[in-house]
Amino acid sequence: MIPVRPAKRFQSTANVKPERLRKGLLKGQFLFAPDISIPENDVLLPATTDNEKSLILAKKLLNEEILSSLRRSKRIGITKYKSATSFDSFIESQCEDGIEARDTGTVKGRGVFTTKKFYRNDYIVEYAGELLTQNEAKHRESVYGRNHKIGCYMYYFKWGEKVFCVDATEETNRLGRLINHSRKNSNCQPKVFVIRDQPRLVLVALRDIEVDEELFYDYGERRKDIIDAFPWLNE
Ligand SMILES: C[S@@+](CC[C@H](N)C(=O)[O-])C[C@H]1O[C@@H](n2cnc3c(N)ncnc32)[C@H](O)[C@@H]1O
Repeated sequence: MIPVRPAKRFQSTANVKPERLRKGLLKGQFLFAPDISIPENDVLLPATTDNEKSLILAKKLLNEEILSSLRRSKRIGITKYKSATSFDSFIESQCEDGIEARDTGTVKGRGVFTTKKFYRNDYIVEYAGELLTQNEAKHRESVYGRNHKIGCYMYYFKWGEKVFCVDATEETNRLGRLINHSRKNSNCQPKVFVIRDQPRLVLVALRDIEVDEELFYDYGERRKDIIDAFPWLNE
């Protein structure tokens, strides 16, 4: 793995209308909530990966009180994929075979690239971090929001009737947290698997992926004001 550096933080918030932002925050869609359709029998998953910009925006627009009220590699085929238990060993062994972090040399900072071929519906990597309840995540947000040096790796998702968050903010050697966004050219997507009654987020190949491709998934942000402020979300 080569040395890599983190992405630059979000910049402009000028085009974001306060009312839209406030509404979005209070609805609980703090940021980048992927609108990913879930095949029947999958556990679920509209989720969030990155709330960094929202924190910046929120700091401008909301006071702390409001803010606080509110962050292998063996190929396995489709048949195996249909059984969630087939991913359990990958998840539990923290399998990250066939991928590595690289500096993209762009504003995106680090990204994750394949070093082997993946097939459609393959397990790629877990979006690993600390599982938080919504309230715990909100508290975490307010703490992180006070430090602009902290990047944003909070991934919100709905499981059953509740919202959870995987907080991957801490710099670890896990790679799921470094996968960048693409709406139009995503080649993987997050899904929830349950192990011992705990939801785990896994990135699964949307199509066959060749060696040396960068991995992308759709962060799912669709709010116009946010996309206007961060146009790369539309790419
Ligand atoms: C979950 S992190 C991904 C890893 C990150 N690139 C890094 O170096 O740590 C999400 C951040 O990466 C950057 N990013 C992700 N996808 C991007 C894209 N398509 N264009 C520009 N920046 C992107 C943004 O700064 C975003 O806040």
